[in-house]
Amino acid sequence: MSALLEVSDLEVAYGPSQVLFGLNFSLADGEAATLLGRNGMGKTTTLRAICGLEPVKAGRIRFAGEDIAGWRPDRIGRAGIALVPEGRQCFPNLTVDEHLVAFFANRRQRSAAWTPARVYELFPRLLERKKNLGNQLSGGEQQMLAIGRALVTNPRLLILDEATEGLAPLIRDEIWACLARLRSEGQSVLVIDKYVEKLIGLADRHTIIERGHVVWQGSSAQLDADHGIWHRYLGI
Ligand SMILES: Nc1ncnc2c1ncn2[C@@H]1O[C@H](COP(=O)(O)OP(=O)(O)OP(=O)(O)O)[C@@H](O)[C@H]1O
Repeated sequence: MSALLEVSDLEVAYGPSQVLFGLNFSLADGEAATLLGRNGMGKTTTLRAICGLEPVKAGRIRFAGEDIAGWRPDRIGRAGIALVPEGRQCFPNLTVDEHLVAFFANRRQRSAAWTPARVYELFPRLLERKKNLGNQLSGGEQQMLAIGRALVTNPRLLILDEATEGLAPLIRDEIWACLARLRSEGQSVLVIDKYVEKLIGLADRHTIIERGHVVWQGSSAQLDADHGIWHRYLGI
């Protein structure tokens, strides 16, 4: 499998405060990968830099053969990266259906493209809430909408930042089931989440970040076999 995303020597700073110090990791086409680490270690910053939401101080981000560091977020979106952001960020004054219709695009002419109708089939609760505004949805429904909104852009890479955060266990399971299905359909995914056991079942490869440095990389089998790593780097 060829690399779909390749992050090399990535450095990002907020003003004088540098938070990423030369990160290296990659993700193959069709692969599911995670970024792990304790709070404040630089995971969200990494995702935001990939999506063009934070400027890159140094290093390279290659996506589908192009250097995308420095591109604007909308261009990166059109190139095929979709972010499900921390906190969902649904529009309070758009209905569920308006979100999905507004974001729908099938730029790569996929035969089995994600359409609003397919999102409603994936998340029947959203169909029930079709006419509700973003601010009239529960946290779980907002999360489903944030995922649906990303899917209808038909991304080559779907990125999820803490998609199960703050959700009730049953809703969380629904999100995990959705990710497992996407995975089985060959969708490339990059995920940040706290539930390491779930991520081991879902993803192929993991990168652990500590204070802006990669401190461990390996497969699900390797991570599963060494709980010392969980303890040392994740505080579990
Ligand atoms: N907009 C910002 N301005 C200044 N510092 C920031 C900003 N956003 C994040 N930081 C700092 O950058 C560091 C990395 O934060 P980041 O959100 O990337 O970590 P994280 O690993 O995703 O943690 P969390 O799980 O808490 O989101 C932290 O020290 C944080 O305080």
